[in-house]
Amino acid sequence: MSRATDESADHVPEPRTAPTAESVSPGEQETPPPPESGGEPQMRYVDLTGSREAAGRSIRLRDMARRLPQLVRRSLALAWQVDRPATIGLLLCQATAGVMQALGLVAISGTLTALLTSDDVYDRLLQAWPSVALLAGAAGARALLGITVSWLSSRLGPLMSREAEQQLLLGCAAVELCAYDDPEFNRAREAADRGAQVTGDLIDEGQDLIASAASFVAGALVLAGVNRLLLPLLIAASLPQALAQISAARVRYLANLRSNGDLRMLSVLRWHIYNRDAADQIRAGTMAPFLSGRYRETVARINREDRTAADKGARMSLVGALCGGLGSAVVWAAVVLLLAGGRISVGHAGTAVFALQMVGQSVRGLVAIGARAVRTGLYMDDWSDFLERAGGFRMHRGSHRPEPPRTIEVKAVTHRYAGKDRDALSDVSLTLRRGEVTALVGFNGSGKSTLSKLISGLNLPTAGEVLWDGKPVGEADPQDLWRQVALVPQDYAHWPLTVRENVNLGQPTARGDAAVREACEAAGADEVVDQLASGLDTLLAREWLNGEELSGGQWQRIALARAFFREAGLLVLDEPTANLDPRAEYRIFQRLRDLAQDRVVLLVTHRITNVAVADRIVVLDEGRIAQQGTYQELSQQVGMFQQLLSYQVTSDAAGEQTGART
Ligand SMILES: Nc1ncnc2c1ncn2[C@@H]1O[C@H](COP(=O)(O)OP(=O)(O)OP(=O)(O)O)[C@@H](O)[C@H]1O
Repeated sequence: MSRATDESADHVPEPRTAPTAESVSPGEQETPPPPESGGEPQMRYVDLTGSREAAGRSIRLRDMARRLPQLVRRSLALAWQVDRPATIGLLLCQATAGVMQALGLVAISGTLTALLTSDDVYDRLLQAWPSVALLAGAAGARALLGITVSWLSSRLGPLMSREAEQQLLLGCAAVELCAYDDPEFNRAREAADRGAQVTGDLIDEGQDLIASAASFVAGALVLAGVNRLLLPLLIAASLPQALAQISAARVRYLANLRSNGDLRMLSVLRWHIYNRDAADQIRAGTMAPFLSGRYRETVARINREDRTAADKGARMSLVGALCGGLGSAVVWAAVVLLLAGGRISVGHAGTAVFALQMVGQSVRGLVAIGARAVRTGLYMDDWSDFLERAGGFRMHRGSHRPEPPRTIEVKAVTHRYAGKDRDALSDVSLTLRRGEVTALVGFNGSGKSTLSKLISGLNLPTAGEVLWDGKPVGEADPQDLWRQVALVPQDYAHWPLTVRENVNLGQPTARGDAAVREACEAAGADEVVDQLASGLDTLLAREWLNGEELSGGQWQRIALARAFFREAGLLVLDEPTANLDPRAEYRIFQRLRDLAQDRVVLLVTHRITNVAVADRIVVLDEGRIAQQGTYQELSQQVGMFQQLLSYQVTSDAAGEQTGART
């Protein structure tokens, strides 16, 4: 019935999520190792923290014995959650299979006794046939039960993994945005992802454990009935081999742990080599030999670790097998001695042979599957810990339901990102009003995007307050607050969805497509939609059948249409026209005034000449407000705004001159 293999116990699933700059956090980067073979020092990732080390350490006999019953309970509880009838079916099948095993042994004893005790062949067969029938019946029933168990397990396993995955996705959506800047959160999230992947394995492992335990109990009962000495003798004889198996599993697991950084590196390299995003740059930059070379070096390091572990594990298994062989010889000798001394009959001796084999096999099975189940359980701990605490970043905000804001007040706000040694914003105060367009300008890294995220409640400030109509954003229900936010971030998502869903974000209004078309028109995306064969139904994902790809500027128009579609009280546009042609850009800035009539509008831009559209301009410099005022006022004041303006005017003029020459 056991389908688990020892090799698969050493498989450590890799993170499935696309490796991002956030997921490869600085805290997880080792100081560069010494250059290998005289080359450049390589970036290596390490992840030798927390539960994974614990996993390695806890693959020991005592911990296993303590954890196995918990794991079986846990696997059944999860199975119960996703499919009750299948779980009940599994338990019934396992219990019946155990009984069938015991009956089989009793039948063997009966058959042997009948065959060996009478002189007449006909008599022997007559006496033996009920036991033979029982033996055949029990074997047939066990085979059927085995098939049923595999069928039910294969039904439950994927259900459990998908359920775990869904819970994880919901858990991730419920954390504060700042969590993604925290190395520990990213580690916990990846570990939880691995936990979700292996959740389905637990049902197989749980079933294999129950099956081994049932064989053990059935065999032990029969063996104890034959002679009380045999069972303890067999367990003592199996112990060295079991210990060797556990040690070999631990060695392989720890080797895998040591390779974890390299495995993550492989997944990052694979992601970049396989995917379309960087495909043009890999070609134009002739990077293929460099990347595949790094891939090969990383694989070679993993192979070296694997080989060392395999050799060490094999040596341990060999010693274990030798000890096991000796132990078995002692047990067989005991059976022979008992038989020779007349303390057991020939029939009982025959039964003992079968029972000894069964118990020996089940002890080995319990240990091998146990080692794997303990490790699966530790991965699952990562998953359940993450769900419980969401890596320590679960949103705990208030329940206030904000209306579309009339004023948004930023009061003495300071913000510092996790792991940073300086503030991104320091002591910033300003007020935004409905009906006004406020523009944020400043050099790269001056804190514009950070401030816009605080104003829209995506992040909460480290110090100070952001008040929507006098109420701190932290006291609002986040979902209700964000329903009032329409945001075009710098890096907007290219959702692999239809145009319609890309605009309404899966939240259509009663006006249906009319509202989508209106938003597209306002953003200049109507021209894009008109060119698409299936209009709003077009799937914006080239790699999928019938999908279409858009240009950078076309995508930006769709992103703007998203924001215009949303009936929200705050519109935040972070570099909304970076990819637009001058005509499209002009149209957007023309529309801003209309949009501001019934909402608060915040515009972040480097197009200084365009901010004349704003009622007020806030100039940020190294996280502080350097200047505030109208375009008229600031362009006449000596200061940073004039500086920014002069660069823009100079570069525009230079552009024009270059154009004139060509
Ligand atoms: N998620 C983050 N984690 C850590 N630091 C961050 C994060 N986002 C921004 N920073 C830092 O905060 C500072 C302000 O960044 P911000 O993105 O707000 O600047 P910006 O003015 O919008 O820049 P740009 O004009 O380049 O878009 C920078 O020093 C940046 O490195």
